[in-house]
Amino acid sequence: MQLLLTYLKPLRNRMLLGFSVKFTGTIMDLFLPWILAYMIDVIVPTENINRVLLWGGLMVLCSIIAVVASIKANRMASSVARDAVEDIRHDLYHKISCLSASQADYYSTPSLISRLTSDTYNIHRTIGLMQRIGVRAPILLLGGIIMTLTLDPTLTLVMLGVLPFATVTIYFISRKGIPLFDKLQQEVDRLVRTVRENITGARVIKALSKSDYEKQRFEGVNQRVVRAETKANTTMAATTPLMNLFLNSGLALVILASAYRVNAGVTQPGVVIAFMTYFTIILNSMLSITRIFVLFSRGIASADRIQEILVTEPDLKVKPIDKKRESAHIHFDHVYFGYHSGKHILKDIDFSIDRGNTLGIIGATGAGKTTIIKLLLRLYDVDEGSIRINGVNVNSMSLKELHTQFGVAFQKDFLYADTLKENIDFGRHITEDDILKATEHAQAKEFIDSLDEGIEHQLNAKGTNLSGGQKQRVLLSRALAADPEILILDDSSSALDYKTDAQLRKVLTEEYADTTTIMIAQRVSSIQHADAIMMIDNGEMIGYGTHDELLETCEPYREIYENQSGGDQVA
Ligand SMILES: Nc1ncnc2c1ncn2[C@@H]1O[C@H](COP(=O)(O)OP(=O)(O)OP(=O)(O)O)[C@@H](O)[C@H]1O
Repeated sequence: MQLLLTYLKPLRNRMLLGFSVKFTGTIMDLFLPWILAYMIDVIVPTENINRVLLWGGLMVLCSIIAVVASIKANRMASSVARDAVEDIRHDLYHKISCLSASQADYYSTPSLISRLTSDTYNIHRTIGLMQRIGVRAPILLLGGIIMTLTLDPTLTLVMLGVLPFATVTIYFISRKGIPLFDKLQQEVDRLVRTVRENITGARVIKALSKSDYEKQRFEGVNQRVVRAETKANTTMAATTPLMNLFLNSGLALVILASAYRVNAGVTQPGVVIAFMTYFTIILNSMLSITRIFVLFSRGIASADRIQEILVTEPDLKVKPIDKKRESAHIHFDHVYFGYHSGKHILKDIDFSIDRGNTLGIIGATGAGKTTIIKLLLRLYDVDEGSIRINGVNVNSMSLKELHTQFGVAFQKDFLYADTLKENIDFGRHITEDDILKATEHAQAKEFIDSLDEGIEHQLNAKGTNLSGGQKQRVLLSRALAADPEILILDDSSSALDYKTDAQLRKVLTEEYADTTTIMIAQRVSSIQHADAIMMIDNGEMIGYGTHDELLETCEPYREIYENQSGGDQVA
């Protein structure tokens, strides 16, 4: 609720103007039955054609004002909803992009996406409808009762006798119905999540012949949506017939009472006709108010979910400057870290790399290799120990200052639907010459030259129109393009053949002699020439040294080397 108020405050003048226009249109609508009654009972019996035309003209005028005002007010309501939600979306996106990796893990990616899409959509609908029906329905309800009172208070009492039944019915059905719609929304969320997983994993699902299994899984989720929908709609389906029952009973009572009163000469036929119209207006406005409650409760739930993100304080604050005199370029000083408190993924990681040197990291899957890189980039804060670059603790640098030092190619980095050039430049305004140089160094030149548009070749989202090896070369080009001080290659040569891998290593040694490189690899051949190699197992350093030193001192390293060089040709 607080969120809606905050974002609607700057638009209050436009909203007030819209309310006034809507108010005028609604009042005109309310006057129409009253004028009709007056014409039937007073004007027509005088048989004065001029007066009939005058009052008829007045009715037409009121109708035109009502229609024009309603259209204008609806447009204004839509523009207010559009502008408020544009601001909400803007701020939410900005906030999400500032969340730390652990905060993003906590909320989960699908949840953040649905807050940015379906929740903002719900709010758009709520703000729009509240301005349209939210203004109109209460005016019609109260105004309708007042107008009937001016026409015939006795008949109004008969009509009001039916309203409590309608109110109680709407209250109980809504109380049961609203939670059912909330449940339905949750099931729809689950359906969206499943579809998202299936589409993302379409290739592997097909490759593993899991299509039937996934179809069944989808069918299960789909059935849950159908059941939730049936339950919610069956409950709410009673509303309209019951309201019609009350409407018709009320009308029957009003007609019965009217018959006596018309015969007794205390009321007129025109008044009875107007009454019936007002009665319908009043009951319909009650139904609209119920709809508002349902929508409003959904809108508020969505607003709360968005507010939760907007008030989240970024947890990676820049700490006071912490600098030591150190000769090492990068220094991990007895680092401990866990994604969840209490369970350390990394234990006592302690090493230094001098400027221009290369560190190779090798270890079993899930050993914690990528986590070391994430900590160096300060995507997460360490639990114990410190990480220093040129002696400065990474937690005392701004993230921008820290990240501009890096060129990074992650294992599953993403490519987006744009040209190769834009994917390599990545918004850093790198000159075309430097981009072409990077593609040459990353061994990507040959395949890019073979494309008709060359560097302007358009990629599909996630680079699906490239092979695994081509993708890796583009990502490597991106990492090298800005001539970084620190180069991170996380399993970036696994899809390269041995020859290309060897050429890449040669280029890195010759052209990037001042760049400090950390290279994670599965193949010993990719890192065996590094200045130092770290063997990591279950979050612990079990070996550290040159290739030759590790062959002597680290049994698991020697085993990997022997296994790999036994089957493969080592470059
Ligand atoms: N965001 C995360 N939240 C919770 N646990 C995580 C997260 N990322 C990684 N882990 C866990 O941390 C451990 C180390 O993961 P990491 O990605 O560092 O391994 P790795 O050695 O790089 O593995 P691989 O060679 O398969 O890429 C794994 O057990 C993994 O499940």
